Amino acid sequence: MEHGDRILVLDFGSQTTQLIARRVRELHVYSEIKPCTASLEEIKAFSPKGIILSGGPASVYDEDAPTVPKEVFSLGVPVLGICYGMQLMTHLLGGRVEASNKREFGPAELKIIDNSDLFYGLALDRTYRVWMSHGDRVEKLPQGFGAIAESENSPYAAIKNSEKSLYGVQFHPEVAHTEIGQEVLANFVLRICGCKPTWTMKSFIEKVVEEVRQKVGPDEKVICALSGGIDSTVTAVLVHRAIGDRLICIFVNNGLLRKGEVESVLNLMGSLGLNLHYVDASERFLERLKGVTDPEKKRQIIGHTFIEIFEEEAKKVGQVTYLAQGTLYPDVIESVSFKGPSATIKTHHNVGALPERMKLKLIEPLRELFKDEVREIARELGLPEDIIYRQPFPGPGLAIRILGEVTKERLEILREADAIVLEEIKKSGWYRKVWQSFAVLLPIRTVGVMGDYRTYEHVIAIRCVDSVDAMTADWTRLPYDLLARLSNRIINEVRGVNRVVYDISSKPPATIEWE
Ligand SMILES: Nc1ncnc2c1ncn2[C@@H]1O[C@H](COP(=O)(O)OP(=O)(O)OP(=O)(O)O)[C@@H](O)[C@H]1O
Ligand SMILES: O=c1[nH]c(=O)c2[nH+]cn([C@@H]3O[C@H](COP(=O)(O)O)[C@@H](O)[C@H]3O)c2[nH]1
Ligand SMILES: NC(=O)CC[C@H](N)C(=O)O
Ligand SMILES: [Mg+2]
Repeated sequence: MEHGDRILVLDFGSQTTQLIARRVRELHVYSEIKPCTASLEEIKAFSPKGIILSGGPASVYDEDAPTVPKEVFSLGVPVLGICYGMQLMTHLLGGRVEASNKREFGPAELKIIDNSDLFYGLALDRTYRVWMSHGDRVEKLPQGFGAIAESENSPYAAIKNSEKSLYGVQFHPEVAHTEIGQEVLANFVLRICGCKPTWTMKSFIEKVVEEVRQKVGPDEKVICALSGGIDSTVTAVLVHRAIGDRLICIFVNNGLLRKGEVESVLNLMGSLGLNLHYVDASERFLERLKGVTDPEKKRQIIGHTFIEIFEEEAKKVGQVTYLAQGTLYPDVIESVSFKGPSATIKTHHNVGALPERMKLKLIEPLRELFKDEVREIARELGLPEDIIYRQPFPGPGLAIRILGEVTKERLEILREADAIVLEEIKKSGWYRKVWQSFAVLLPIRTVGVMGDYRTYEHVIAIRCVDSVDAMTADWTRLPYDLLARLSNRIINEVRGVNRVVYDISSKPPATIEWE
């Protein structure tokens, strides 16, 4: 299928690589990230109209500093190096990069010297605030290069070789703190690379549907694990558009869902016309979780049981070749980065373990996207608001919000408390403003006094956070009145709870979930 103009981002492990691709897509030009270890063939096969080299933690003069084939600079497509990317371009093309004692972290004032292309439309008689994060700097330019901007500590804050269309910026145009960031990227992508801004969510949907149609043979079936969350639902709807009822969705009741969730998911999915298999495996999950208190153990048990069920269901379906998954970009960041996976903080229950054992091929149409982009697709697909604005809910469900052993009694307490939190958060208009809002049941009891009696009962913690991608988060400053109402209702209405606390930890150092 014909694809529009696209930009390739090569990743050197920067914290903000993901944002580069995203900002380019905001310019309506499709963009993907590949690790810097991608081969020249792979790079060419992508047929980019421009290449962006990301920043990264290494120094180009380090022994095994990540690099790219030098041919990248002579493919005849413009290249923009950002921070490490610019340093690497300098280094590979014969310039010099050194550790500097004038390091720049945070804001810096950029003075533009040449506004003919990369800085087109920007003024020469003032400075712009840009965001820097570097300890090395370019000391000598490669041949054919000139400076096009400077900052106090970087005489070569931006450079170019216009003959070869090679550009470098020491600052980070992709971050929001760089006031001219989007202008610089637009100049590179639209003006210098000449990309036509034709990419939209609508064209993305068409492309995915077409690709799935081509990929899946006329007699082949696809299964999709469907949670009712936005990621798997959008995936299912896209695949369903392509192959209709040859897509079989499997929704598992693991006994760890929220109050009324089974009914509401079945209703919603029914309205979408999906071919849905509902599996009630709650007893099996709860049986296996008996006596288990270790968070990682819980996750493993749940993950394995999910796999087992999908295997059983796939067998029933018969000839299945593909598994469709709602993997998003933040889910793959670790494996995309050239450095390989980082430390395991917690094992997100992972249906990704499925294909290896079941020998299924994967369909992951959303793997380059962020949650808010997926919400835009959902809107474009005309999905109900209940799905579009649904807060994320983890696969292991309430099990990782019950600290200590998961029992039916404790599930019941948490379900009731959680339902009150959701109801009040929705009523007060906060549901869509926050990333997640939920209740956690703590493994302790505290003393209270209710109607002159001593009580010794459970504690509920309320967790409510703001985030854009769940990588970092801050606790939401909910109004005191709302917190008061939550506390009051939970203590009065949920049997067995006599105390409510509000979690005021950010991520990092805490995480969003408690286990
Ligand atoms: N109860 C379930 N039944 C079937 N599949 C599930 C269930 N819970 C989770 N999954 C699978 O695990 C994947 C990961 O769950 P995750 O919660 O990250 O994504 P999601 O539910 O699609 O979206 P959201 O992040 O909005 O909740 C889901 O996309 C789905 O494929
Ligand atoms: O599908 C999932 N399976 C999991 O095992 C899992 N653990 C955490 N989460 C969700 O991921 C985001 C980040 O959570 P943490 O800050 O607790 O790691 C938050 O949005 C969490 O709700 C999960 N989602
Ligand atoms: N953010 C970056 O790309 C940093 C590049 C390099 N490590 C430096 O310190 O200058
Ligand atoms: Mg979910």
